[in-house]
Amino acid sequence: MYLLLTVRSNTTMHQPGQDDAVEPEIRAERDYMDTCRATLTRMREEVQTMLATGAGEGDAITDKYFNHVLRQFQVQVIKELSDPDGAPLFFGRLEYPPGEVYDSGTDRDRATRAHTHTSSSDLVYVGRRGVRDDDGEPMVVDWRAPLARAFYEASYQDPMGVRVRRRYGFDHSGVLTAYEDEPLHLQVASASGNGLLAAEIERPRKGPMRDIVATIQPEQMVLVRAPLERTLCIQGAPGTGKTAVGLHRLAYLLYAERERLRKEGGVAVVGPNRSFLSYIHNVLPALGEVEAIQTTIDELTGSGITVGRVDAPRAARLKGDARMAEVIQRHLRSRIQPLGETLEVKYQHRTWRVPGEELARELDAVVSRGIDYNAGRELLAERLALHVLRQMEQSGTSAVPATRQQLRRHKAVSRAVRRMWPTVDPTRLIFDLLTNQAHLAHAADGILSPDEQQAILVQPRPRSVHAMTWSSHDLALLAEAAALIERPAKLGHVVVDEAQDLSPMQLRAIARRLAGSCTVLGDLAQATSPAAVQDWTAVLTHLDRPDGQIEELTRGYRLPAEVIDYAARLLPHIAPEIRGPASFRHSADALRITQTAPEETAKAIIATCAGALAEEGSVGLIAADDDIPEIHQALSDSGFQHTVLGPNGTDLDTARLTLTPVTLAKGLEFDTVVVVEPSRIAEAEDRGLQRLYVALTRAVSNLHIIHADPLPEPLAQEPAMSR
Ligand SMILES: Nc1ncnc2c1ncn2[C@@H]1O[C@H](COP(=O)(O)OP(=O)(O)OP(=O)(O)O)[C@@H](O)[C@H]1O
Repeated sequence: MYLLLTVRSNTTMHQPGQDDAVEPEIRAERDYMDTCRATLTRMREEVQTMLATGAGEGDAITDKYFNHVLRQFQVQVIKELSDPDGAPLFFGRLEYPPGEVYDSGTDRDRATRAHTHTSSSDLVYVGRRGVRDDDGEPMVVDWRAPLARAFYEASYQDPMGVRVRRRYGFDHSGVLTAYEDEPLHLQVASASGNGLLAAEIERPRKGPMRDIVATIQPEQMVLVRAPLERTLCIQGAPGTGKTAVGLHRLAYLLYAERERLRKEGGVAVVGPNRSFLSYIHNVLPALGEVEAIQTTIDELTGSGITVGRVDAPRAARLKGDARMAEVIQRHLRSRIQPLGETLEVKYQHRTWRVPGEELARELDAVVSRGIDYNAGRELLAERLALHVLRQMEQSGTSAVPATRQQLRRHKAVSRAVRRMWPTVDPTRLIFDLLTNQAHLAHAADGILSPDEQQAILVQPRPRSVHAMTWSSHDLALLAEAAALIERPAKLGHVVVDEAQDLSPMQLRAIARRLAGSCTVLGDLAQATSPAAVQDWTAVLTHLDRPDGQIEELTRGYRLPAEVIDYAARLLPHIAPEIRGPASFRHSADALRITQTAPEETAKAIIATCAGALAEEGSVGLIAADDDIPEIHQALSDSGFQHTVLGPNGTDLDTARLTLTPVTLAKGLEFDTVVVVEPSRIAEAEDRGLQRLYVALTRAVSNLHIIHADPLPEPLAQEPAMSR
């Protein structure tokens, strides 16, 4: 027996006077946790005091910049030293032979650091933050530090010098109640920490997603620690930890390359919608990282415009097609026109002339430079001014009457530039392209067929740009136009989640923002957008990162095997080349299917939700979007407190029961999931079976299906070969 699992899960033990029941080892570890927490608080308070009093700042005027940098640094340190809300300060420990990690030091040193430097071992505690004692010696090592590496990577085959790896278990309020030891030096294989991993995964959910630092698995850690230069594209079945890995990779990169990422414009996470971002928003702050921008793809492309319309599948496919980039480029170019007359610049009683052919030559020269539209405009003004200036210089007058700057601003030059190279607003440009048949035909000639042009033309034409309702794919066109006009700001690294749904045009919008690498996460079997690329190599090409590395995660952490097997019946119909994840958990009662009479459906939903709410954990009720109002009414009539998920994000902390329109279910998870009428989900859209696959793969513990209509065929049939 090589695993020692000691569980004391009674939270009342933490109360004063009742500690006697706690095993001495657990008590000692709790005491050490308290000491570390007190030290962290002291460290933070010291920096807060320095910041408040200006200690360390210089008085001289020349110290201004230094003081500013110092204050910024202090603010950053305070953030890093914040106490992760309710989360334990450490979650693991490595035990090495004495002297292996720390200098042997004096007897006094050993006495003051008695907990980590004992005569029989050196102990390294691993946690969410680094904590150091007054002498700068580590009390807890940040999970991203080199010293913490062995916690994730040491194995029986390669113990990396570690004698024993310890993992801790905690109760709901974060009190240390258990530990599990793996004696790696004995070189005997064992279940390697699966007890606490399973307990962590099955720990009932409440509110948003949590971090997984305590239990990141080796196949995930390799991806988390991939160097910044590497673009990763991670394909993985539902629940294999893609989102978790992407967010932890970002936290790791910020730790390892903070300054570089800051210089390159910061980092961002791009998700499919606000509900998803509400779900993941806590993970990075819990890891001490508050600098990442978290944005939806529509926010990234739409610069403040909200989506009010869903494109028909064909229009979505065409608008998402990379050919649209050329159409937009041509449409923008059509705004550039020769003046067709002579430019006359009157200056101090003389007139200087630039003939139409000369102007056309200048225009061609600027166009051929292929620079951003606005930069081209500036350059044209510059060249026209220079042209006039040369004439002045060659005219033989003793003093040239004007400078180039003055000529650039001259009324006649400005007017000519305005006519030849007018200012363009990207929103109006795309509005015009999508609503003016003649202009679309001109820009798309030879690129889109007349039939394709017809499919994207917005009819009837809205009265004005303000009356236009925009679709998500329109916003990607806006982003393309905006970037042609003026180069957008860059980002050092971007994590793109649920990337299987992005169109080529949306991927181009992300590519333009990338200064360096990115992390692309997704599952081709969950691609529901008609404009989705459906091939990771092509996704990387559109992202302009063709050398990105495609990786696959295959071990599923969310779903019990019984649920995976059931959902995987859809795979031959939606993504034959993809396998479901291999779950490491079984739960015989995880799947329940209830058939009702149509008039009994509401009653069945209420009864199922009541049963689920009687247990611990979150409950997600997922149905076709059109059915949500009716179910909402039924829940309200029965007095159920619940949250209805909306497109603009919802506070997932408020109610345990979340009524979820199926189009917003992607990326989410609940302890119990109730899916209502699978066939209505499957029939609601072209890729309805993919949507259903998403719905069926959200459950951590139980999946209940309620249906009156017949189940979609693949679900109704037993699979040819069950796994
Ligand atoms: N190493 C781990 N330790 C503990 N929990 C884990 C681990 N890996 C993943 N999980 C948990 O498994 C669940 C699924 O993870 P995640 O949402 O990242 O999966 P995903 O691959 O993005 O799924 P989907 O494709 O459905 O969006 C989450 O609750 C996550 O915290």
